[in-house]
Amino acid sequence: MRRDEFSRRLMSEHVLTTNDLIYPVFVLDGENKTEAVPSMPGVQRQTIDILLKTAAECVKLGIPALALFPVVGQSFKSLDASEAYNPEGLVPRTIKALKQAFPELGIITDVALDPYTTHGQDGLIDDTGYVLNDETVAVLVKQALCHAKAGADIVAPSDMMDGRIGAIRRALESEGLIYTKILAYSAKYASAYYGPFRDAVGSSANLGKSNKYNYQMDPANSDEALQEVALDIEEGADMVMVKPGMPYLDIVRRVKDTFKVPTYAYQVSGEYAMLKAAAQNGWLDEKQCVLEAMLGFKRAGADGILTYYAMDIARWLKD
Ligand SMILES: NCC(=O)CCC(=O)O
Ligand SMILES: [Mg+2]
Repeated sequence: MRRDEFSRRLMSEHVLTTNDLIYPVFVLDGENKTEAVPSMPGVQRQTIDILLKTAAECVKLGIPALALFPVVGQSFKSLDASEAYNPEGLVPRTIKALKQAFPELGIITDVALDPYTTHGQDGLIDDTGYVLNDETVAVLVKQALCHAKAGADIVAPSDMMDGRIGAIRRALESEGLIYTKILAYSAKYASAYYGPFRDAVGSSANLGKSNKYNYQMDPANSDEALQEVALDIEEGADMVMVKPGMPYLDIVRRVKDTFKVPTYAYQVSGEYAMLKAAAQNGWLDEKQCVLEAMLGFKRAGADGILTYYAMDIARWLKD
């Protein structure tokens, strides 16, 4: 069966299409400015006007959705993260500009406080630095409402607090925001593969030597991921996510087999950086390896993949 191309094609089980891609982007305040992210070659922080050009290209390529991540200036960070729900903030302005120009392009926003806290944690903290669950959830609800009111199609809580999906769902319902979808970062592991992302959004310096072990998941755990996903579905998530991607494909498979709900995986910044570095050194064939990694996600059961390679992949698939 493997001898001929036609029979290889006949027995091929999985196929990657542009419909599977979500493109994460870093948004910068200001005008006509881009900044390279040194640990993520090829990735740029972009001001809204430049991002509109990128979005136009994504629409042309057929990419279904963008995920927005703001780069927030130091002067907008605080202990109470109040900039997270400022209706005039960078994220609501970006959502409005994108939805106005490209109503058909899905816009996903990150719901978490790390871009807005002076300490770089995803939530509000007590005197010992411990993240306070319920106090944080109250702020996340305001942030999610702010994004939904600005026109976000999907709000994506990535903070890992308990009970935030239910609280956000109830708040959306009571405000009449009945079409806003929730993509829950349900099984988000406390991973070192997020390093380059923290450079990109400028939170690594604020985070310093502290970590997120007391709310993100232990990489040693697998059953716990099912419990987290079950809770989020019960609370009203429309879509669930496993993050990071490639080291956690077993989790993607278990989640998909168990719950059979729309399941996404995030090929995170560290995975991108590894592939990019090897490609730049001539050690790996970039296109072949990236496409192979994507098929791995599909084989594991992912319905879609968040990847910094989304535009490259969409172009490769067109060729
Ligand atoms: N909420 C987004 C992240 O925490 C990190 C993603 C990445 O490392 O690419
Ligand atoms: Mg949870």
